[in-house]
Amino acid sequence: MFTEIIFGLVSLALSVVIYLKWKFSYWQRRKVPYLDPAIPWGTDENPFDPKRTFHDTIKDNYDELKRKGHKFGGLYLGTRPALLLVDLDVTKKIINKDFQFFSGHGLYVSKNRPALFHNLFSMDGQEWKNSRTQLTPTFTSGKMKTMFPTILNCVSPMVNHINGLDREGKVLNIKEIVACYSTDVIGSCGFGVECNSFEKPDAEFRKYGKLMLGGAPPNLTLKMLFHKCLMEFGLKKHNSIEAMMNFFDGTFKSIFKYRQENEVKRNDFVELLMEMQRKDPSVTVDQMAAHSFMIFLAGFETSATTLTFCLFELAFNRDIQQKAREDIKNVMNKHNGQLTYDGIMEMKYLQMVIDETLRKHPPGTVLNRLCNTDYKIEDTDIVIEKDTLVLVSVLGIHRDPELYPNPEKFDPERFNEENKAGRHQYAYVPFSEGPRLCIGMRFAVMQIKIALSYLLTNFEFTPDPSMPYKMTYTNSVTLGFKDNVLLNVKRLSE
Ligand code: HEM
Repeated sequence: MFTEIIFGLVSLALSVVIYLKWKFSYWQRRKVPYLDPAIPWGTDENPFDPKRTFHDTIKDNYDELKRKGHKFGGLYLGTRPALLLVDLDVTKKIINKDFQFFSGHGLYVSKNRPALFHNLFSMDGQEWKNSRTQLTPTFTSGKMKTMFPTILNCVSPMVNHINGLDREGKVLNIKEIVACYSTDVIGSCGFGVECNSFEKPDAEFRKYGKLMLGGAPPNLTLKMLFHKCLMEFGLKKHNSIEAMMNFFDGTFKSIFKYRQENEVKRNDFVELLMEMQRKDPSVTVDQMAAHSFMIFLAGFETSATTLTFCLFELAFNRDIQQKAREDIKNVMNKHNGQLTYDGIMEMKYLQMVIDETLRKHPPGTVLNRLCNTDYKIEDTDIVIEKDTLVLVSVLGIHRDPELYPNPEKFDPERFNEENKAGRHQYAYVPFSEGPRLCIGMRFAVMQIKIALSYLLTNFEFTPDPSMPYKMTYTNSVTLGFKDNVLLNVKRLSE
């Protein structure tokens, strides 16, 4: 009996090893260049003891494939094969020209999940196309312009708050301050709610924003997103996510009802979504609530971290900070001392500063696509099989020394017209490219420029001596610094 148990266990262990070896030979069998996997995590880090963040791992994978001269290469996220693209022409083809074969993000959403999960980001195929077509007119520059005054109303509380801290001689935790601003903006523009995050830091919008900023590690998240059973299991364990969904669903629906009954109009996304429904009555309130939740999900953290990274870099690069301040002042002088929508569009140097921030610290470090039909890569014999995950390392591209010499240096001049013209279009993809390009790009840039215009004309920022220039990133879904960003602030005279 004992011998039989031992024999059974050994056979089981052997079968597992043989199975894993077979699984991990996928790319070799397909004659695709690959990075060596380790059993059982593949090319991924051990999720229980990660030595690097997910962002850095994929960037290092990009660097290694490029060093070896490959245009793409096979990885294993756990046991799941994924193809990482390196060559920018191949990337362009997959993200844009041959988009019809790679239209989905490859996210799994169970039909039993709340309607809020079924949003633009998770949709694929015709469903995505219909929603994207419906939503696109909501994000035009004309529509963004109508929201400009709504965002302006969110800036004064931030400036007043910093003024108060300056008087008390306190060091600013800029991450927290811009997160409050970003919450106020997304609450006001996405849901028509005045959040007053500086006065009420424990209000629900801020609470869920914090949940997002400290989000689940990407290893877990990616596995939850791409593996059906883990998605089902993972979400059951995340009651706070369900609670967040219920909160946003309820908030949107009560505002929608109030506005309909009282014929209230306001310059925000709720009004734009209602306008969309008036044009196309087949749009349901559930769909509108899902779109509005997606605006929070996709827009809150990305904008807050970009502002944090930007102020961090400007504090360490005072000459660039001063040049950006002058650009803002010059444009405002041309517009009678006022900050206007047309004015912020004219701030060319500020735009270069934001571009360089998003190059060095892109909030979305990896783009993901699911191949929906067997696809032959041009000029090769290699076929990407249906259901294969395809990845683009935005961080890898943006820190590639061949594309950006001395990539750790913060240098907005990389984005002057001449330098931009000399680079491949896909060498800069913080908002992605092609049909799935970030729909909120204009809104994000407007919100960031408004905040920087007020902050830089009112204050001068310097790094607190306790804070190093080389910061580590956190292992959350979007890129963010692990530690607080501590800045000293000096009020500038009028
Ligand atoms: C600095 C801020 C932001 C950055 C860096 C950013 C970046 C991105 C990236 C990389 C994607 C993925 C595109 C792809 O898969 O090809 C994306 C998608 C998306 N973003 Fe943004 N984003 C930002 C702000 C916003 C804001 C403010 C909103 C909403 C108001 C927004 C809404 C969306 C939506 C809805 C999608 C999904 C689009 C689709 O699948 O069709 N984003 N964003």
